[in-house]
Amino acid sequence: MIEIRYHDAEGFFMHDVRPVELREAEVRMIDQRQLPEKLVYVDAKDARETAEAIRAMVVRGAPAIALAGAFGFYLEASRHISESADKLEEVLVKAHALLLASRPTAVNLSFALTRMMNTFHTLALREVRVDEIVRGLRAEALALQAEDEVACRQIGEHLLTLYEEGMGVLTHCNTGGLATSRYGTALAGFYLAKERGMALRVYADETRPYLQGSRLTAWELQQAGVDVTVICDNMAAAVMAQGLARAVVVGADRIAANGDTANKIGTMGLAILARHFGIPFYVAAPVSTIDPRTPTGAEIPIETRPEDELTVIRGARIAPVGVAAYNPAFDVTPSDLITAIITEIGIYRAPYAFSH
Ligand SMILES: CSC[C@@H](O)[C@@H](O)C(=O)COP(=O)(O)O
Repeated sequence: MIEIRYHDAEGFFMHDVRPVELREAEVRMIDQRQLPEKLVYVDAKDARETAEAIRAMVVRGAPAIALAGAFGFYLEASRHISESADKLEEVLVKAHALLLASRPTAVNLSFALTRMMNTFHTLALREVRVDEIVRGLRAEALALQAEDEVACRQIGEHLLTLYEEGMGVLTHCNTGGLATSRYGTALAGFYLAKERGMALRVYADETRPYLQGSRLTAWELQQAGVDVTVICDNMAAAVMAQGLARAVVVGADRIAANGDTANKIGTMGLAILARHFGIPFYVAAPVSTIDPRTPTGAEIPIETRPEDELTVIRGARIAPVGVAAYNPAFDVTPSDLITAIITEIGIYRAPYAFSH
């Protein structure tokens, strides 16, 4: 079942990839592990199944993980609708911990779960009935989704002010509709450019080891008719040296108070290259990715993923059995290498100092 549309009623381009949807009794996720070969869905009916889907990369990308987490939290509540508010609280504290532990680096998950927990406490304090609390949690989860969509579009609007007709832009990992509620963050600018008839050339890093660039970004952009060219990660320097890419734009999983930014492994190398070649390096992310409680990048927890994500590709072993492999999922780009941080509320430039 293909649920992706590219044109609205007037025939204008429209981006409509929806990776996470809340249905009546389950959260339905595009199984991103299967793309681009197959577009199939995975359903999770409670917090445990949702946490497992996040951990296993069925759904990935900071804002999409956050939405799945909020939906899983609500589903857990809905399964305890006939319990007391005290019992529900006990259940939700556990669900919160389980979901939060599924992936540690993206702060958006913590942001969304805090919003859900606060909603529970606000309603419980008012002594409203448990079924009303559960309804309130559903509404809050859907509000998070709607807010993310608006934020992504706004990020796209701001990104457009940084691009020129015909420009080549290099991107890393996947920061598109698949990673958010819609449009994406770093990719939103490309979709809006397409919508407005502005030609941009996108260079998509394949993004080893998990290939989010070649599998997901290339798929999304190609489906949408955006001019996209896949390159290996180790071609980025050549693409910049040849003047093919005149800017780099990436997403973020957590931005510390001083602007240091955790994003997909390989991002820092691109920032260093961009500085060398004198081209701008942009980070695009919603405000919910900024974590003022983390002072610098040194305090950002970096997830280490299983070794076989590095040593096995699509079932084929590409390294000797038993060889050691190191697989950190993210790196931290020092803020002084970041030309600008583009959020839904505007563009920030160095020196960065984010506070509550
Ligand atoms: C809008 S997505 C921003 C980031 O989450 C993205 O750049 C990224 O690093 C995703 O990593 P992933 O491991 O695929 O979840």
